[in-house]
Amino acid sequence: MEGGDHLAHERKKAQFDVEAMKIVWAGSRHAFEVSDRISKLVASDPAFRKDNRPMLSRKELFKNTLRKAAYAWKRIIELRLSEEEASKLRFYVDEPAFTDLHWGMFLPAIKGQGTEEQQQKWLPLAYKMQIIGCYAQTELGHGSNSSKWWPGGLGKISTHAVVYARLITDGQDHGVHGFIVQLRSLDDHSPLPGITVGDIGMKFGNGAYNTMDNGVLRFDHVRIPRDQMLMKVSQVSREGKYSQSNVPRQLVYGTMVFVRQTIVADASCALSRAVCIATRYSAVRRQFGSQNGGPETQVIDYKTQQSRLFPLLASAYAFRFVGEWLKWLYTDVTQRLQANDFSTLPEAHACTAGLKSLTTAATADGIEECRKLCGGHGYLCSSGLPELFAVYVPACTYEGDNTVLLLQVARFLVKTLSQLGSGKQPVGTTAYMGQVEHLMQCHCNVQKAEDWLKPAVILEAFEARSARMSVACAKNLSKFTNPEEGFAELSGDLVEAAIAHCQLIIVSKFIEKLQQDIPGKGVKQQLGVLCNIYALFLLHKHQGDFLSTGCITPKQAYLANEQLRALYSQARPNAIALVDAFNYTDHYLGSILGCYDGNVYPKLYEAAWKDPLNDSVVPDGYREYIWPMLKQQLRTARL
Ligand SMILES: CCCCCCCCCCCCCCCCCCCCC/C=C/C(=O)SCCNC(=O)CCNC(=O)[C@H](O)C(C)(C)COP(=O)(O)OP(=O)(O)OC[C@H]1O[C@@H](n2cnc3c(N)ncnc32)[C@H](O)[C@@H]1OP(=O)(O)O
Ligand SMILES: Cc1cc2nc3c(=O)[nH]c(=O)nc-3n(C[C@H](O)[C@H](O)[C@H](O)COP(=O)(O)OP(=O)(O)OC[C@H]3O[C@@H](n4cnc5c(N)ncnc54)[C@H](O)[C@@H]3O)c2cc1C
Repeated sequence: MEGGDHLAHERKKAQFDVEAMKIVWAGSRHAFEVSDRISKLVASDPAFRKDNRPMLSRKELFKNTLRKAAYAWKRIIELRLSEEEASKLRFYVDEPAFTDLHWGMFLPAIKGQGTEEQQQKWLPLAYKMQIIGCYAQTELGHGSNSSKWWPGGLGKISTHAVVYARLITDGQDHGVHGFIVQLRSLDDHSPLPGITVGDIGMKFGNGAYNTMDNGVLRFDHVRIPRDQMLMKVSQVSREGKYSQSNVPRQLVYGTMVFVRQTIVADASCALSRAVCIATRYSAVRRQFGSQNGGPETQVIDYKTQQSRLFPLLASAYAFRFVGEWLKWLYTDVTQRLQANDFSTLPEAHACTAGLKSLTTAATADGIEECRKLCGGHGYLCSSGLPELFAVYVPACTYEGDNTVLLLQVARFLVKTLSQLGSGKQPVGTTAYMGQVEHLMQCHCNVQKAEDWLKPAVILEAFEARSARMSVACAKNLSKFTNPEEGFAELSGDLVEAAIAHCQLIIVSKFIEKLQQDIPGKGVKQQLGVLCNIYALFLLHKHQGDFLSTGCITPKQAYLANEQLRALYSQARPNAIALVDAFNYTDHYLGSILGCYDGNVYPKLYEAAWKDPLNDSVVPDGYREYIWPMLKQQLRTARL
């Protein structure tokens, strides 16, 4: 079959209104319209071509990124795009660049930690891109006193950085503070005196994150003007006297709360992209299973394929909704901070840290699983999956190593439990800890497989598992005379308790989403199926936790798995429509296997001939190396 829509028969199977689902995925009709318009704008502009990235040398790749960034900025100004539209443009350009750190970290750091006066001075320059900034926190070695190493945009482009360094006055160390530091001349871009700066070198994968100039930075007797210390949290007077405002010191880390929240939203994008590719290809691909000479089986109909693919599809939706909620939480905490209410900052920190950890880990693993789900073709760059994996996988490390972040969540949980004794009622995502006595002894009320479809049953099982794991950790910790020693010794268990808590948050936010009014024929039902797949897949995967804490019985675990299989069958006819609802253009997907029309094989065949290696029939190097070898063999054979 040539041309046409090879997936049309699949699209006809959908039992829900795909257009309505697109609105739910986007968040609102307005968000959908912006996203749809900007995605088409980018896809139709040859300046944003990206299929050649894996072939380019580092220098060509980097120069190309600079060209795209400058062109994108020009278009943003010409078209008078709003911030929302510009962010979408960046998203669909789909190429990490120094601009991410400028807009995503440098500007937010000044907004969050600068005084009014400092904001008035620096923000207009940064908004007009008259200065370009990065965020320099991480060190080559350890201790905020060696060389900065890793900051994106630092290596070759940034003129300024927010640098995190120890503040020492009168011989007293006041800990880490943020400083705005000019790095390069605004005239000829050369490093200022005392500053050594450069790129740290090639990173994992071709193309991928190598569009970014992650950098190294050293200072030698560099003087930073006093008023370039970010002074919202603490100040140094002209006389060198150190003082602190009436705000928590943790605000110094506020930029990370903001960025981690955006990373959670981004996880749903990266995972949904991989899932879209794998789902479409699984419907196109036929392999074995032919009966009576009929067509072979679509691989999407194999239960094993479904049990690997559909939980990822469900996770993409789950991460989307928890990301939406996290954005709300962040907005709420920001408004409170402005009114000097700091009470929800620890929860916002724990939620952003924990959810960043969980969603990036699942997404990185999920992209790799999607590659395997596409068989051999998934390994071709033209599948889009190798580059997506290479560009995504550092999300498990940047903005905080995922294990380090889970330990932050564990500290928060242990602290929450310890405060129960003093009568402090937990709120927000830890409110369930208030019912800890009930959760420690409740029994799951599942007798038949369908009982697992009740939201209250699922929630109670997840709450009980999380509470019991945290309480067990707290009890074990109390046996140590030195709490820090105990925390280190039990860190493995603490990480698992933190994971259980964060999974509960994602499940509960999906369930809350379903309690809202969701218009469109069949949309809510499909989301219900996905929500149950997500929850029961987690329960099945972590059944060891649920069983060992006595939250469910072996029989109930068996019934959960039985229900999960039934849910896969319900999702099957809707699978293609559920990925169509992401509304991704072929340009954004960047994948032959995932193209909308499913016309995979002719496109793969055509693409192969475009590889530079096929420019000539006899490759470069043949005459030099292979021909003499063949001649030699021939001579030896004749002897
Ligand atoms: C094409 C061009 C188009 C043009 C564009 C147009 C515009 C379009 C806009 C585009 C926008 C793009 C947006 C893109 C987004 C950005 C992309 C990001 C890319 C990724 C870049 C990566 C950056 C980085 O990695 S930066 C470095 C981050 N580093 C870390 O995360 C380190 C991890 N470690 C920690 O977090 C530690 O906790 C640390 C170092 C902060 C502190 O350690 P500590 O001193 O040992 O203290 P600790 O005991 O842990 O904690 C003490 C205390 O503080 C609390 N705490 C800790 N952290 C926080 C926090 N973040 N917030 C609040 N509170 C915090 C902790 O709980 C303790 O509290 P108590 O227990 O109560 O004392
Ligand atoms: C692509 C990329 C972009 C980046 N961009 C920036 C940027 O723009 N600005 C910036 O400042 N930084 C940036 N970083 C740095 C990033 O934030 C750090 O790499 C990250 O925070 C992890 O720190 P680390 O590299 O020191 O790892 P380490 O802390 O050395 O971690 C190594 C291992 O030790 C374990 N470990 C560490 N501490 C503990 C602990 N307390 N308990 C148990 N286990 C522990 C970790 O789990 C990990 O397995 C970037 C990194 C990457 C990969």
